[in-house]
This record gives sequence, C-alpha cells and structure tokens, in this order.
Amino acid sequence: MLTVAASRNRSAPWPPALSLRASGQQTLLRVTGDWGRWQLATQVNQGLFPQLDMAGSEQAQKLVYLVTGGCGFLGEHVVRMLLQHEPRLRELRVFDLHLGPWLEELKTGPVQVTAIQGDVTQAHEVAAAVAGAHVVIHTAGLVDVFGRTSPETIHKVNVQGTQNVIEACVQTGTRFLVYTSSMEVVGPNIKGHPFYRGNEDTPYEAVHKHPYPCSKALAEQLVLEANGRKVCGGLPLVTCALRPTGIYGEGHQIMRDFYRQGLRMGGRLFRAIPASVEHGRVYVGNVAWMHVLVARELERRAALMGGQVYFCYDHSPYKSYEDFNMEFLGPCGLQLLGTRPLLPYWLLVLLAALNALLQWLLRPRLLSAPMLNPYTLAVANTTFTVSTDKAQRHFGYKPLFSWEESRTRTILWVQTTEGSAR
Ligand SMILES: NC(=O)c1ccc[n+]([C@@H]2O[C@H](COP(=O)([O-])OP(=O)(O)OC[C@H]3O[C@@H](n4cnc5c(N)ncnc54)[C@H](O)[C@@H]3O)[C@@H](O)[C@H]2O)c1
Ligand SMILES: C[C@@H](CO)CCC[C@@H](C)[C@H]1CC[C@H]2[C@@H]3[C@H](O)C=C4C[C@@H](O)CC[C@]4(C)[C@H]3CC[C@]12C
Repeated sequence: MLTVAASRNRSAPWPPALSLRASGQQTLLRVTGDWGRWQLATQVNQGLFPQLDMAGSEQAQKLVYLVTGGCGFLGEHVVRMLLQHEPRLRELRVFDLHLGPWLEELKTGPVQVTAIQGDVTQAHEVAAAVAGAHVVIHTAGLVDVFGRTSPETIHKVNVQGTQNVIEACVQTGTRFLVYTSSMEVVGPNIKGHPFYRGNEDTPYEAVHKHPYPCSKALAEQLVLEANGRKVCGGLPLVTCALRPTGIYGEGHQIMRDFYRQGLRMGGRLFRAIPASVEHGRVYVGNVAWMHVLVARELERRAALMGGQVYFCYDHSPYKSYEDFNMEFLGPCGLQLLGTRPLLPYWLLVLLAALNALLQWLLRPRLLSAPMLNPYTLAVANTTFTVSTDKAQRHFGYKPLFSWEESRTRTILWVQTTEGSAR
C-alpha cells in the first residue's frame, strides 16, 4: 500500500472517481477524502503482504493502522504499544473526538503518527480516516454507567459509531477490524447471577437493561455479523471482538476518583461490598498487548479468528472490587475500613435508588453523577471472573506484564499523578 497525502482547494468538486490496473498486478488506485485533506491510496491485492513488496527495511514498515478512541484510557496504551511492538507499522492514525497533547511527542519517531480529530457518529469523517488503512482497532466508545450521558447518545456513539466503522471498512476496502467490546456484553446480569471463572463458552443468561451494556452488546453483534462481508475489491472482511473485564492501570479515571474520595475522607475508604464477591480485572498494558497481537494475527489466522470473541485476561488476582483497588491505594496511604460491609445491603440499595431518583429529578442540571446507583451496585456486588486460555490457543497471547509489574506501574501512576496520602 502506498499512501500520498496532500492538501487541496476547498472549492474543488470532490471526490473524483478513479481506478487503475497495473500490468501483472491486481492494482486498485482509489481516491478518497474529505474537506480537510485528501488521499490517494494505491492498494495492491488488498492484503497485508502485497506482492509489490520492496526489499529490506522498507518491507518492514508498510502497514497503516487506525485506532479510534486512540486518546482514551485504553486507546493511548494501544497507540503506544503499537509504536513499540509493531515493527511493520508505517503510519498510525489516531482518531478521537478529543486529541491529547501527548500525541505531539510521538510525531518525532520513525512511524508517521497522524492525529485525526473526528467523531465516530459522522460517517464521512470515519470513512476518510479509514480509507487506506490495513487494520482498524475500534476502541472509541462512551463508557458511562453513572448516568452522565443520555441513553440516546450512548447508543449513537457505541452502536451507530460502530456501524459507521464497519461500513467505512466495506466501502474503502479495509479488511481487518478489531473491536473493543466488554465483559458487560455477557454480564453481570440484572438478576445478580454469578459468573465464576467463566470462559467464552460458559452459558450465562445475559440480560441487558442499562444503556451501556445494551449498546456494547449490540455493537459487538454488528461487528461479528460483519465478519465475511465483501469489502471494496471483493475480499472478505475479518473481524473479532475483545472483551476486557474491568481495566485498571495508568490513566484509570475511576481509580483516581476512589483515591480522591479517600483523601477527602482523611485517608479512609469504607467497605461496602463483601470481600467474597470477586470481580475480574485486567491490566491496561495487557489489554493493549492483546489488541496488538489480534491485529497482527488476524490475516494469517482469519479462518480461526474471524467472527470470534476473546475475553481479556492476565494474572491479576481475583478479588472484590474494593480489595483489588486497595492493592494500589493501600501503598498510596489509604485504608479500607471494615472486614465486612459497614452498611447493610438493603441500605445501600436504598441509597442507590435515592441517588438514581435525585439524578432523574435534577436532570439535566446535575453536573456530577454519584458512583453509587442501582446498576453499579449490582455490578460491584455480583461475582464476575473469567478463566480462559482461548486467546493463547488462537493467537499465542501471553500477558506482557506480570501481576507484580502491573501493580507497581499502577501504584507509581497513582503516586505521581496525585501525590501520596501519607
Ligand atoms: N475501562 C474499562 O474498564 C473497560 C472495560 C471493558 C471495555 N472497555 C471498552 O474499551 C473502550 C475504551 O474505554 P476506555 O475505558 O479507554 O474509555 P475512555 O473514555 O477513556 O476512552 C474512549 C475514547 O473514545 C473517545 N470517543 C468518545 N466518543 C467518541 C466519538 N463520538 N468519536 C470519536 N471518539 C470518541 C473519547 O474521546 C475517548 O478518548 C470502550 O469501547 C469501552 O467500552 C472499557
Ligand atoms: C458500591 C461502591 C462502593 O465502594 C463501589 C462501586 C464500584 C463501581 C463504580 C464499579 C464496580 C465495577 C465497575 C465496572 C466493571 O469494572 C466493569 C466495567 C466494564 C467496562 O466496559 C466499563 C466500566 C465498568 C462498567 C466498571 C464501571 C465501574 C464499576 C461499576
């Protein structure tokens, strides 16, 4: 694939339709673009290993990747991981509604890093960003279980946005799509059924009511159903979905919120959930690593991996949500008080319902949403842990970071970003 980018006159008619066939090769010359920029993409055989390969180092650097949501908590780790661990990368496009200033420092490296400010709900913006990319990693999404955003907006971003990404792949001839799904497409369900050390084939009654898991489940279904669709040029689209459990690590906003809450309460947090309720957690670096590996192996193992789902897992211990957080917040000076929940469960249910009621009454004026609501209480209070080796069997995944490294890195991040409570 060769991509040439240049600026153009805003008033010129656009886009012109062009096609070209080179002798002896199935060569497609495509012209795509939007108002801000245009691109000429010459795609040879539409594979990751074009026959027109050049020898030597140029052969190594030929792939164009697009990461949607590349400035989010997970997205930033995926972007950095790709730059470190994908030697075949030539251009990395980072697409996000809000671009981070840290992207600037990446632009001086050997890989061309292209920052694209855009909205996944705008089909034309997505198509322009996807055009000419070999692989799309779609992590952009609205993660909201606290009722800050309307259900309609969550649906628009997570479902319509994903549909736009799929259609863009089909229209522009991009063949490999990795979708960041969530454990929440499975559960916990509203009935509070435990999912104990489950894997991708464990039967579970997935019942979704909350807008966030509903949207993730619908979007995942769209991605999996798109596997095998013919993209521009006639070859099949290969898709798969990764389902992280609760991600933690550098940049984890909810961890930061718990830390700040603890500081406000004089270095103390109060146990609300029984220690026996286990919650699956996975380190952000390992989730990012899984994305890099899946993207890399998707072409070679298309028949095996296409249309598949994979839980994201590593060696993080199974613990309750609060005890797990204390692995990091403890060394930063916080204490979790109580070996049992300090408040009876019925009172928590009442408080959660009260929060939801207040939120509803005060909308849209409520500026900050409380963490405790009926949905978050149900999730935190239901055992949901995974135990699987599917990712290892299908694409050779092994966690890149041990539990000790993951823990140390997260502690350092909490300490350096927020200072210590001691
Ligand atoms: N955080 C977790 O524990 C967790 C667990 C499982 C799955 N996930 C999934 O991982 C993905 C990333 O989550 P995260 O925790 O990094 O969230 P995040 O909010 O930090 O990142 C999401 C990114 O998407 C971008 N975005 C939002 N709306 C957009 C739009 N309309 N157009 C373009 N970009 C848009 C945001 O600006 C943000 O940078 C999400 O799809 C989420 O559902 C997260
Ligand atoms: C009752 C409170 C007393 O301390 C604790 C509330 C904790 C909740 C705010 C969090 C418990 C479980 C979290 C969710 C889980 O880790 C998995 C998720 C999947 C992902 O796709 C998005 C984030 C989340 C829903 C995550 C959100 C926060 C919790 C509900």
